[in-house]
Amino acid sequence: MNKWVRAHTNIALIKYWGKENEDLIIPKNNSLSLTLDAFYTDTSVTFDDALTEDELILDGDKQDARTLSKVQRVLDEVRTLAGLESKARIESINHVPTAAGLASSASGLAALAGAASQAAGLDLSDQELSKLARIGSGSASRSIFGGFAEWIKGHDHDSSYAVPVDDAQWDIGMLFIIVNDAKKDVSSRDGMKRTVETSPFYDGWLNSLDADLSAMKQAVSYRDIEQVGQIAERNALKMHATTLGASPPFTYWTAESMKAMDAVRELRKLGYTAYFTMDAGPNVKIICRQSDLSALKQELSKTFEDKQLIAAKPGPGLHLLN
Ligand SMILES: O=C(O)C[C@@](O)(CF)CCOP(=O)(O)OP(=O)(O)O
Repeated sequence: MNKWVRAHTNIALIKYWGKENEDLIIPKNNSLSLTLDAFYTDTSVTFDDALTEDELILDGDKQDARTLSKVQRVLDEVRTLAGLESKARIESINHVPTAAGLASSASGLAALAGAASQAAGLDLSDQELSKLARIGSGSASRSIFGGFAEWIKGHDHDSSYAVPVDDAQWDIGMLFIIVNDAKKDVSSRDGMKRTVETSPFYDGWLNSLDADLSAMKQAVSYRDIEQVGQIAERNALKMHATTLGASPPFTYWTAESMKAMDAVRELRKLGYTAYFTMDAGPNVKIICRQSDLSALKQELSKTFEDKQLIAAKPGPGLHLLN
């Protein structure tokens, strides 16, 4: 009976936005994230000689080949490491509020790395698990760890993996404002590729990252939530600015996103520590004190529906469920 593995999603405070190597998923820069408790994926894998192809059952529905390509990369690497030929059945359940429209590739590919290696009888270190998750999806490399994690960019497969930075057992939280816009987003993979290849703002973004990252690591070590928030918000704004210069230009921001960003600025005027970050979608994530989560939710419910507001606290790293 193969075991179920749980991995939680993470939100980058210093963004990964561009690859040095598309095939190995080696990034242009180091990134730093916070793993959260609210969103996670449970996955179980069975290698079975009777199967003629790999199959993924996600939330009860069999997935098509396109979704499978990220998964296939991880399974193939596990087969190589374990000397296996057989195909695998993957069962995966995403505990992400359906209305959220939140990409769960980070938790999904991290949970897959844990479940597939376990099913193949491999006993991988956290570093090996992080490398395995990375070839599925870059940000998944960070979900192996709880709390704050830094993805060291490296230069090849063996040198590009995440490391734990801080257990985040202090007064930090995140409040999601889910903006349900129908707009079809450019995937993070496609978005960063187009930006790296065509945006004149990309180099400016990249050149500012070393300073952002060292300032962020210092702020985390001092548990300085104001600094963590300020640095994260500025980093996110710079990242999103690069997309406007791409060819063709694009943005993940919608009118609802802007409304949410304005609401965060209003919270600051009320004296709260509240800063936003955004990823490859319209949702806005507020970095705040965990002790303010309910007060902020109450304040924001004057502008947004309750179901749009999801509170999250720091979450654990990859772990077995049974
Ligand atoms: O999470 C961050 O650092 C920032 C982003 O979320 C901003 F959108 C990018 C995540 O990219 P991912 O989905 O990991 O891409 P892949 O490696 O092409 O699969």
